[in-house]
Amino acid sequence: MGLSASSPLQGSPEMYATRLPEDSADPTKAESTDTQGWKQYDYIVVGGGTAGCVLASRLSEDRRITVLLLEAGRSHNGRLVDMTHIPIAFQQLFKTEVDWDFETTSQKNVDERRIYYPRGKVLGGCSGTNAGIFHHCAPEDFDDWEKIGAAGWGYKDMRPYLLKAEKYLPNPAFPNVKVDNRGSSGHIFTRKSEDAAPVNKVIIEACGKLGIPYTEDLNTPSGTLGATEFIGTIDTTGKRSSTASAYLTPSVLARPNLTVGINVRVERIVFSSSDSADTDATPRASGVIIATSPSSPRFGVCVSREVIVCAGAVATPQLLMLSGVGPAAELNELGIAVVKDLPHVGRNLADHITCGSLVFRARRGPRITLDHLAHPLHGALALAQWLLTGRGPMASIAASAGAFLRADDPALRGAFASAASPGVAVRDRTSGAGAPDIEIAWGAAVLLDNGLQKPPPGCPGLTFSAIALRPESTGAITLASRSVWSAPLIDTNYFASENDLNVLVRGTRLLLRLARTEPLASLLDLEPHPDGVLDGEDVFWPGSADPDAVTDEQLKAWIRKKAGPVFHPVSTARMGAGAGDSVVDNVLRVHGVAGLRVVDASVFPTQVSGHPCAVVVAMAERAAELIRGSL
Ligand SMILES: Cc1cc2nc3c(=O)[nH]c(=O)nc-3n(C[C@H](O)[C@H](O)[C@H](O)COP(=O)(O)OP(=O)(O)OC[C@H]3O[C@@H](n4cnc5c(N)ncnc54)[C@H](O)[C@@H]3O)c2cc1C
Repeated sequence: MGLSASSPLQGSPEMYATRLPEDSADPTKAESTDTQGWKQYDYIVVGGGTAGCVLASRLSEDRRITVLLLEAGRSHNGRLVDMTHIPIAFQQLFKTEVDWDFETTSQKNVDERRIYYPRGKVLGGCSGTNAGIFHHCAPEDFDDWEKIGAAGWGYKDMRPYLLKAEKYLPNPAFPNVKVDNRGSSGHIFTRKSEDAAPVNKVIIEACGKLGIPYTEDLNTPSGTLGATEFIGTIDTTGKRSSTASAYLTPSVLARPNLTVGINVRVERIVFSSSDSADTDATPRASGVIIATSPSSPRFGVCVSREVIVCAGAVATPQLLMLSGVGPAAELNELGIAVVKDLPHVGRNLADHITCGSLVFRARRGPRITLDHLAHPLHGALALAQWLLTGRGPMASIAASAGAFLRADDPALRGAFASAASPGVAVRDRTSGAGAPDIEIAWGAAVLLDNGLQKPPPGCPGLTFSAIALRPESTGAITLASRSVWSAPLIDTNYFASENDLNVLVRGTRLLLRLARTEPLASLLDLEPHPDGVLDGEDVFWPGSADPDAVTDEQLKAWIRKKAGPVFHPVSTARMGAGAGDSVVDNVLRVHGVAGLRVVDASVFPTQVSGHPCAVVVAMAERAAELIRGSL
């Protein structure tokens, strides 16, 4: 697969797996595959993404055990200029070879749209393609997990692993980030960038005037409320720090007991046949079947200890179901032999949702945005600066600042209010009194449709969005077919609860007020102009709308048209007490199946109130200790 003989990454399964006869991919035979003679490992980690790289690295620290890590995407390394390394460039990775490029089913509450749904397909997974915001989320999120039955996953348990994962690079420009609150010897590099957009400071000052206080570090036991310049996952050379670059270093990849297969898909997990006289015998995961394309030969590998599924919140439930672990009725309908009836596989899909891109036009005058980077010459110069010095705009994350707040904060009542409408009611869905239910984030450029639509020429601006952090609506992942080579059905069920829409109406109103608050207001041109119209639509509306004239109904209609995911799906194989409400137990073993664990965002008991990547890494760090028996 284009890898040199000396590469520690294996492109051909011939090197590490056993070739199988032709009919071995048949999912109707899921319950009884004979793995005798297959190449064997102690652990097979399925999915070399955010969690998978952490686990493979940590488990293979013990040289007596063998680990096979299998990733569907390519290596994170090996190109002269790899876009996945450029912190600001995450939207340039959309719909490329490192993206699964999924879409949701038609969503009835957002104008029947099918919404683009990116997931990372590369060693490092989404940590190699995401926006790079490093966030502990709210301490109450974890205490909430513990309260609902996920014993051992409270804040006091998770914080040591959040710190263990991180190597914070102090920045003298941010003296109030207390290094005691940051990890100092972990693998993931984190930092506040010197190169973040200067306009952040202006916006943060306006936030303060509106009633959102500044906080220098959102990742502490004091909680996550306030406005800040984010800590990003950026290393000492200005490159993205993914779990692949951080945990699969050349010396880790050189371990003789770690094998990493890339460009290979796990088609299904196989189970040792149960004793036919005992129909209640617990099935045991005994290996996996893999292939490099739908039509290529199949290979098998078997396992002496565990298969650990780390394929992420979309692909993990898909793979479990394809392997016969899931809701029996649905599996029967597709003719998949049921290994274990687990009704919650694929259920409880929780995702954050944004109001869409709220764009404000910048006034003519000194440059405050980064729109000029879209020009080939400016882009090339910034790229050259990044390559030569590791500095400049490319070395910053794209959404480099934001704020976390509560929709019921009395200090923000004025910001949420309008003379045009009586205002929407919202229920408190936060995880605790100090936790947020709204995030606002921004980028210093005009970004339409996640950067997939070209902005109007010559109209620089700032793009904001409000994010509902605690949606009530949940959806499901189900199978479209019985092949891993076709995408599963992703039904996010957005706005099934009106409360989620109402939270976003408040968030959008707050942004309209923020744009009219000094010192930000003086930088923006909030008048409508004909050159901002694209395909018959004014891209600067409702940014240009008077907050005291635009009604809640108008904002709701706009949100339904523009709302989209923040790419944080979780809970599709969630942790809980039993099969009646969950998929894995509190040490992440699949209920009623031996030798099978899940470690990734799909096991979150509920959604977190922030960006989940650091939480996934911390969870994988803790899981590695659980699996090794050192906890
Ligand atoms: C565009 C985007 C921006 C984001 N921004 C942020 C952010 O700024 N901060 C933040 O905290 N979070 C962010 N997130 C979310 C965060 O990155 C994810 O929640 C987290 O990384 C998920 O980790 P995971 O281990 O659950 O799954 P993943 O990282 O998705 O790993 C799953 C891996 O499994 C592989 N795989 C899937 N199926 C198979 C198969 N059958 N066989 C073999 N391999 C398979 C995939 O290719 C992938 O590498 C973002 C996500 C996206 C997509």
